[in-house]
Amino acid sequence: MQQTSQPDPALITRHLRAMFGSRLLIAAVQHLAVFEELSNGPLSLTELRNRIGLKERPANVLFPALCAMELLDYTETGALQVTELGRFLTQAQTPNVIGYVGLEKNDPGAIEMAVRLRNDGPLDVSGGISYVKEGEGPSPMDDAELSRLFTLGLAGRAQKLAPIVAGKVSKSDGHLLDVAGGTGFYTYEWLLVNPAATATILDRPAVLAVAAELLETFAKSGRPGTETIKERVNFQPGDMLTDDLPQTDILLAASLFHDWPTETCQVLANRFAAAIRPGGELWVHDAFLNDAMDGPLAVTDYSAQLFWGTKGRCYSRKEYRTWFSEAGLKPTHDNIPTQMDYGLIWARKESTSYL
Ligand SMILES: C[S@@+](CC[C@H](N)C(=O)[O-])C[C@H]1O[C@@H](n2cnc3c(N)ncnc32)[C@H](O)[C@@H]1O
Repeated sequence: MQQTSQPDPALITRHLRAMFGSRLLIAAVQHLAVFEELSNGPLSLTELRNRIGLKERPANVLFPALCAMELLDYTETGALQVTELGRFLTQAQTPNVIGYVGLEKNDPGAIEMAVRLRNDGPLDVSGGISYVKEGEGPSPMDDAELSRLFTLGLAGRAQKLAPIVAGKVSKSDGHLLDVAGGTGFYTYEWLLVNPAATATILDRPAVLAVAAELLETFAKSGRPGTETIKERVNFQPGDMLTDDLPQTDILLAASLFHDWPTETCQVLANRFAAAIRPGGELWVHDAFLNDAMDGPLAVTDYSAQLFWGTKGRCYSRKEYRTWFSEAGLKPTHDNIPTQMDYGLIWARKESTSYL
């Protein structure tokens, strides 16, 4: 199936995710007074965070977004300042568009975004958070109906991206561990182009029930090679944060890290590094912020969407590569674009490593 000649659905998902960027803008102007705080001159990130009362995660969602909108930028010393364009959002400038933005001030999404920015997440988390299972608390991913809804919601995205990813991840006759594999499409497509390889998909049991149904359909699709996939896939229900992970040659983390806070990302990177055999590889498929934390806009919008619905945000390649190095892996410099504003980066576990 040649999918790379089809249009990139980024042109759709950018409009979808822009809604969350708009909420950030309205919240910043009308509820958090970001531009007024900066109207007397640049402030260090820490000072600005303290004045507005933002923790690390919301700050690293909001400020990169306002930079991507060209309303803020960084001084040479790394402080944040209002740009010429951003001055239209300060009272000191006449005319300004504060009142015009203010017409949307009472939009429920913007109000709730301000609440979540101040609180580093929603106030009520009693039902758990979408896409994450952590500890003993409830998780939608362990609820039969919700996990089906969320997993099938991601199915089209995975189906579109998986053949592209499969063509770019290393070829191997060994084993692929697809952690938090969801629908499993990334594994099925990778096995198609690696006919001697085997794979494990690790996820929550309710998610894997949906993945198994999708594999049935995939195996019957009539595409050459699909008939051997079922016998080469192992579904492993578990908790990637606490359970032993099977040893593997290639570990794929697709849309995984972005659901989790920074500290958990380091824990996950350490666990993944330990599961990879010497000479093996860790591949991440995700959407990446610029290393300068100032865009791109499509990803800062996506980061706002993830901030809204998960425990994570988008991270820069630099942040990922720091976790990889900390975990004893050797990050490569490859930046491999796929579609929908995602891309691949990867790191190697050296043969001599004794992790
Ligand atoms: C955003 S989805 C990504 C799914 C798939 N990799 C993709 O790109 O389509 C995140 C997945 O992480 C799984 N997950 C969350 N917490 C987990 C945990 N503690 N252990 C294993 N899987 C977990 C969820 O069930 C969900 O399928």
